[in-house]
Amino acid sequence: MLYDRLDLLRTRTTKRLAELYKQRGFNHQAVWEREAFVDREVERLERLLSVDRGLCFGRLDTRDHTVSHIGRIAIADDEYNPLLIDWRAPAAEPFYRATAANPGDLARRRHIQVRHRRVVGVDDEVFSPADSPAGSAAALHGEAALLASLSEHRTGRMSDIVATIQAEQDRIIRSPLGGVLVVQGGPGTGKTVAALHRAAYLLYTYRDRLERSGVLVLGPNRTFMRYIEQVLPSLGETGVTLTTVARMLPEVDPSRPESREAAVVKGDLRMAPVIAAAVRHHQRIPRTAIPLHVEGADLTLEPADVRAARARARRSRRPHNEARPVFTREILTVLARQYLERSGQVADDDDVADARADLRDEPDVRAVLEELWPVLSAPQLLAELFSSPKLLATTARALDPEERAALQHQRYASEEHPWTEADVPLLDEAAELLGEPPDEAALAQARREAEERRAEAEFARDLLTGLDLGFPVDAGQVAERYRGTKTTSSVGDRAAADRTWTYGHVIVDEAQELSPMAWRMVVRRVPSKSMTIVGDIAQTTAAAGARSWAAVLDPHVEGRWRQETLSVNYRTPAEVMDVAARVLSTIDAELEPPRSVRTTGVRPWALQVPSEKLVGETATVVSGEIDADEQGRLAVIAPAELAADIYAALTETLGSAPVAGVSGAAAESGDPAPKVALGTDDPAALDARAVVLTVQQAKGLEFDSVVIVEPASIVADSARGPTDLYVALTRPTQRLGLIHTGALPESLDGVGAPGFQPRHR
Ligand SMILES: Nc1ncnc2c1ncn2[C@@H]1O[C@H](COP(=O)(O)OP(=O)(O)OP(=O)(O)O)[C@@H](O)[C@H]1O
Repeated sequence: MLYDRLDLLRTRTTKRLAELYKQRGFNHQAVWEREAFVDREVERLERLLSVDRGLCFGRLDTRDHTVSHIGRIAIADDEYNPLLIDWRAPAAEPFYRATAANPGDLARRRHIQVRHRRVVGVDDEVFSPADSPAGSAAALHGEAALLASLSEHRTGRMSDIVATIQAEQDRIIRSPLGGVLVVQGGPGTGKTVAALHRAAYLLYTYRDRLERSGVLVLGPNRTFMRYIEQVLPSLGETGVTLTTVARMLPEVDPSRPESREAAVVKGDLRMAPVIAAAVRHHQRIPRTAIPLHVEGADLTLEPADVRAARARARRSRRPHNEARPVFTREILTVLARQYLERSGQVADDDDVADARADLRDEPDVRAVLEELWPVLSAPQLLAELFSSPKLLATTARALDPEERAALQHQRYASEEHPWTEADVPLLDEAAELLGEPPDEAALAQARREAEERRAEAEFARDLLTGLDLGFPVDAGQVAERYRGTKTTSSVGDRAAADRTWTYGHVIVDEAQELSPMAWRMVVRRVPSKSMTIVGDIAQTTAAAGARSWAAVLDPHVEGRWRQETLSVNYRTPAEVMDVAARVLSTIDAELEPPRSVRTTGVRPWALQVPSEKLVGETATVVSGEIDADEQGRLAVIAPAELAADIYAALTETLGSAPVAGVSGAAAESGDPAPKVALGTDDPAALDARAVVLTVQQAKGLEFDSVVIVEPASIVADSARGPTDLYVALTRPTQRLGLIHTGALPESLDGVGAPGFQPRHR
């Protein structure tokens, strides 16, 4: 019945849209109104089209025999009686929160499993007032549905968990919008997935406040963003901007590699005053008077005049480029007065203004102004700073000589990809202090408008293709008709293209990896300081990353952040987590590993091989693992220097031909998945049967099976000792193997040889 209603609503919405497109607006107001209707209907249609899978997944029966159904969206009949309650509505809360100890007025909670619009399973929890109050407060909700979903093969893309959200996750998802919420939790505790559901919840509950400003989700790398990108659309939310910290500047492609030392210095808060000093360095006072010969008159610019002009410009508190007109005007006034005096005129304000305008165009005057207060761009400022030891020595006194040396590059200006990821927050810091160059502001506006026009046309084209209206409508004309009224490109698109955009809420995933300078950049994007910060201090692998949440947040919101902790590991089975827990205790003996919700009966194994056979044996083992599990996805996590060789050997052993029958995005698109991929730049990284990754690349991802090569080298190469190994060990959902040549790290002693674990799940 619910699906019939869904289909009917889709048909009605499509028809209404078709009608709206046929209408012609006869004045601006009418066009605007129609566009607003179109926007609303398109959004509604997108939502109705995205919720087919698992439309309804829950039912609540109260003691007074009221029945309600919980699902992905709200659906009502023609008399507005609710048929389905949106999972985010307050009325749906008991579905996630009720416990045997605290059932409220619930008599029964039912989890419903649906496949292809058919109910394939139900799982009931009956609550009676006699339930023990201490009973099962920490028990799992909808255990059967939860365990079924956790044991499924990974598809290479994260799925939503709307049907099986657990109480501790629900508390995070529904936490109020304001302030900074930190979600600390071990690997696999659902931090990422809870944060994404929180984004959907906030957009639903605070739509008025968030619709215009938007929500930003930041993750560690582009592959990770691809891994999670389907979750919000599957919850009917498409207006969220997903990006990485490294890609926050629309025009910067930070693909240059970086030394660990340089990344640490660039991420340090001491860089903020260095950049401020570099900007101030370009607001110069001449040592001696500057003589100028202008239109037959000899003029002199005294250092004191320049100092006064600079003080005035600085007092304006505008960024450097935007304060330049103040400086210029002051200097030109000094010169104009001199000029009029020298030519014996008694000058009034109008004469001074005229003379100023004339002098502004004099090449010599322009050259002096450019010398004393040049228009600067952030890339220019940073390139100069990093390539001039002298400038670094004057601006970066707080850094020691080794740190300054780490910053220096000579080749910036000539390179196609001059920037590293750690440069991005510095470029942003510089851009903030410099402001828009006056004439570039107009250029930037023109660029934005051109981008909006392109997005409008694309949007209209997509819309018309999707609607199949049955009559010819030209996408360009649709876009043109709406132009000038309001843009049809989404808030997310516009926000992503604009460095100065500020968001209503920002979610930062793998937040422990951000450097202090990156935090400055992120916090600037959210003046309301409404943020959800998700991470695990025990998983910090970046050298410049966080050692405590207080250290990260106190500089920005001291004493004004709250923390929730997730304690249950949904990803990693107990057999694997036992091994990972031993490594965790070497990071910090005080740290508690998260509790796994399931066991698989499959023990992790370790295989020692001679060095010369390492690559070949890895290929053989991986090929065996893949054969054992026809549907599974596997990751080989290896030290960076071995990755390419392992990939080559695997390609040879497995063949590079694509394979059919793999689930996931590649299969859905009809394209067979490739067998092997290398690294996260490989477009097949998420779809291949096996992918070879470094620990950095594997962050936040998960695989059915993981083979770790040379764990001891992973520890030795890591900026944070055993942390990288801990991250690698916690990626599998089913099986874990270790291949090594020398001794294993002590914490892994006792992991048995392969051969005694079942090959099939
Ligand atoms: N309530 C739940 N129901 C079903 N699956 C869940 C639930 N919570 C988490 N999961 C699954 O557990 C896995 C781990 O979740 P997620 O990636 O969000 O963890 P994480 O805490 O971000 O891990 P890491 O710190 O290792 O990146 C995912 O496959 C997720 O879908």
